[in-house]
Amino acid sequence: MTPLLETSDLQTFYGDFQALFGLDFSIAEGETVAMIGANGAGKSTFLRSIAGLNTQKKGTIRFAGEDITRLRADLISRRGIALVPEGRVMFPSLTVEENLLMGLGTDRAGAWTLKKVYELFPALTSIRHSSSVRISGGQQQMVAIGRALLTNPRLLLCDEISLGLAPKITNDIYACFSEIKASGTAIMLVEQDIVRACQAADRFYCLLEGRISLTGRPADFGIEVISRSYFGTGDHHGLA
Ligand SMILES: Nc1ncnc2c1ncn2[C@@H]1O[C@H](COP(=O)(O)OP(=O)(O)OP(=O)(O)O)[C@@H](O)[C@H]1O
Repeated sequence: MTPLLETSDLQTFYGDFQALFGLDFSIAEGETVAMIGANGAGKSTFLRSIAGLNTQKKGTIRFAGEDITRLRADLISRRGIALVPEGRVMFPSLTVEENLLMGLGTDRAGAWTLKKVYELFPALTSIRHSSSVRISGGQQQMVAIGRALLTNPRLLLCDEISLGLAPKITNDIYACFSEIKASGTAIMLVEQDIVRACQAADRFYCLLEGRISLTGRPADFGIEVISRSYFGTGDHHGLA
């Protein structure tokens, strides 16, 4: 199957500092893939590189057959890649609904409408006119996901959804991924929480100091082997 997104030998830099070293990654249409790794492993850098926000890079990024390595971030968004950034990032002077409507900036048609987002996250309905900074962290995360969905992405990039949220709230938010997946959207989950990521994903990549240390299907390895790879204390299996 042709991948929806594929990176070949992706290297990303911050000035002289190299953060990513030759990453080969792929995700198919409708697939859910997790990128797990400890603090500083390079997960956010990887997402930002795909979204066109990190421009100091080498290698190739292809999306739906097109080389998007050098494409501007706004054009990448128009192609159908949406980023839910780490820390949620609200427009503080806007209400919940106005924040959601910012997602309508692209003119991509698709299944996701404001009504559908409220159906996915009913908790947002009663606070739609509230200030987006007066709501809980979990509600802000729902707004951030909903805003990204309103661009009708083919690929949704989620950066550490669970960060700073109580487990119960995180469970509620993770529950939405089956519905998003059912809509046909491919999902890439960046996570520090190995168990949660492996439960949600069809496949995973483990990132260690800017390199892929393990990849495959969670069930083929088990949490113990994946954890060793995550912390850099195990053999490197499953690499292409
Ligand atoms: N703007 C920047 N300038 C210089 N170095 C950076 C910058 N952003 C990230 N880095 C470095 O790049 C490496 C990867 O960082 P990145 O934020 O991608 O990791 P991460 O896996 O997402 O970590 P976290 O879970 O803490 O967000 C780290 O060594 C980090 O210090």
